[in-house]
Amino acid sequence: MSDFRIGTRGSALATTQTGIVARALSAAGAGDPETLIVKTEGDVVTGSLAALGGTGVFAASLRQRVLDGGVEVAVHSLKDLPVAQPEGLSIAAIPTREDVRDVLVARDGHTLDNLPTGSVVGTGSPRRAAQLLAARPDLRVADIRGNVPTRLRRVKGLVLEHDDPGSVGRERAGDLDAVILAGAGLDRLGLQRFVTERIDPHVMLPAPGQGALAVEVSSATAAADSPLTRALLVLDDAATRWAVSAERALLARLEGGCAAPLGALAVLSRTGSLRVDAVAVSPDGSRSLRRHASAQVQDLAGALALGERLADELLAAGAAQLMGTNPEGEKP
Ligand SMILES: NCc1[nH]cc(CCC(=O)O)c1CC(=O)O
Repeated sequence: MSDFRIGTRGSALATTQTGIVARALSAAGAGDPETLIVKTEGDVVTGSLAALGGTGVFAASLRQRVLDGGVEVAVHSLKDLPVAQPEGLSIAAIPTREDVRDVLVARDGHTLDNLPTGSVVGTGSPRRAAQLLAARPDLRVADIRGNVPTRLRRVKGLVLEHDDPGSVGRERAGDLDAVILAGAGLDRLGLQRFVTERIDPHVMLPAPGQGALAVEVSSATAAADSPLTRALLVLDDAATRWAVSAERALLARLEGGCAAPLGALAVLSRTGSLRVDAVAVSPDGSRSLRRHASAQVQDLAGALALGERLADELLAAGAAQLMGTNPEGEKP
């Protein structure tokens, strides 16, 4: 008999992340986990679920299972969760964040500086595309989709040991010079050996919440005093929670979904000073606005306020127009 059930999406990254959290919760006294793979949204999403979804459509079915009691715990990549927290659910733990940086995986060991002119770099993220073109306007961007192994396989000459049965378009293997991915995902999957450069955040700011996991439970579970909730408290890292909360407060204020060309990174120093860096880029990378703000913060509210203040500075400088989103005007 297991002591708690933990739900995950079925991708390699999702099951790996869930395994990490399940083991950590056990080690912190939550007992034995049972892992349940929750089918993709297409299998279970109904009308009402769509309301949970939006940009978080991938998380929606997992969240539904927490709400209906099918699992006690769900593990998400924080950056994939919409900023609005659904009723009845609570992010009970945000474990210590890992590498926040985007990484380049390029053929022949290339880095951003020495990729040949005209090289084709794959990413599905407007944020990565815009910052890439800002740094290297001579490169070309290919819009790519799919899970991590599928995207890696697009790089010329790159050989993965195991085939990914769910992958699409194997005929397109090796058609790109490079791809950009989150370093944290590759690290967790044990695929670090393919990284040819960890891109400095001065060059490319990550997505709000990148590199952090969100461990979600129902509000009822969160309110109880149980071995599980005590373990969740152990797993939660306040410095990470404050940092990602500042980034997400900024994102919310700028009304940027995951599709906005917006990067943000907050870091809490040991002395309690929080520094937030953010960039809004025009989709073609030709214009960008970069700002930062720092403040001593005593609590989560202070972190949220700093993120909002920086968002207001960016908005005042024209960030919404630059990104092609305009909170006051028409939807893009
Ligand atoms: N959008 C997919 C996604 N969601 C979280 C990660 C990586 C792990 C993380 O950021 O914590 C990835 C893959 C990627 O961006 O390369």
